[in-house]
Amino acid sequence: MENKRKRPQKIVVKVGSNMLTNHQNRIMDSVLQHLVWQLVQLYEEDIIPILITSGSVAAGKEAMGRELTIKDETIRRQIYSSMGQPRMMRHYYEIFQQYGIRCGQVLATKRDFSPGKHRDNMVNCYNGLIASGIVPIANEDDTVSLSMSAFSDNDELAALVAELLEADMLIFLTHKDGVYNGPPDAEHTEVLEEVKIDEKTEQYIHDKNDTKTIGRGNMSSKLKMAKKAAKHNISVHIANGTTPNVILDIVNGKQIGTKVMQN
Ligand SMILES: Nc1ncnc2c1ncn2[C@@H]1O[C@H](COP(=O)(O)OP(=O)(O)O)[C@@H](O)[C@H]1O
Ligand SMILES: N[C@@H](CCC(=O)OP(=O)(O)O)C(=O)O
Repeated sequence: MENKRKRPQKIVVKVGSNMLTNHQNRIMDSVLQHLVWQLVQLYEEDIIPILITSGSVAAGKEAMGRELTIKDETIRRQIYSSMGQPRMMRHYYEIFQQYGIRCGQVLATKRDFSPGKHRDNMVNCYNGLIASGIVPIANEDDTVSLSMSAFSDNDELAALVAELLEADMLIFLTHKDGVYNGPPDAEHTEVLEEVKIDEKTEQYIHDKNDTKTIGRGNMSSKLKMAKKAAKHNISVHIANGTTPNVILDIVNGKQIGTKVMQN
């Protein structure tokens, strides 16, 4: 049965800040190492991986510690992401380099996805990188995005990139095992294997009680964007990015996490 599945050709993988950081909000190199190793396995099998990564604000906070005296929250985020983005890229660049594979950075604001020349320009950039064998690594350009040009979060960016590039698969990796049918840490709640795009999922989501808020998105936005992408015939999955081999297992058709699908 599994052998008859068409293997995806182009996969967008989105990783959230919470799976990249530990309880002290420090970026975990071991998580990045395993993530990149899996992307390299795909690459070696002629599957094109595109990585959407959060973590710049967390990496900037890690570097600045308590030193930052500026009080304005928006400017603080700009400073953190400005410092943290190159730190994240240095990690990724060095890990990909260990395998002799090149990666390149694509920072975007929502304006880059507006129909017309902005969108065409973005498509050209991704296609140029892919044609040159360079793995695209994207994040929002948090240093310059304003409310009207900002994505709701990187879950939205990931869905837009998957649609833009007509990806076959979109995998949201987070620090929970998938979408639970109640508060994820409560007793007796379980991961839903499937969620249909017309299913009312608000009942399951308990974002308000969540105390770990290093990122910007949450499960509501992840599900909203997952459903949006699934409508475009993209195979969409939400799973735990710290589970060993999670990306490869999903690609190989193993039941893991939550699959978001058309009705
Ligand atoms: N029903 C649910 N199933 C899974 N996660 C849920 C649910 N309700 C709320 N959540 C919360 O959604 C969050 C999803 O992670 P999120 O903050 O989006 O992380 P990131 O975008 O950094 O991966 C988790 O912290 C989890 O506690
Ligand atoms: N662009 C920001 C992350 C924004 C965001 O959506 O965060 P997350 O919910 O962790 O995916 C950063 O790099 O820190």
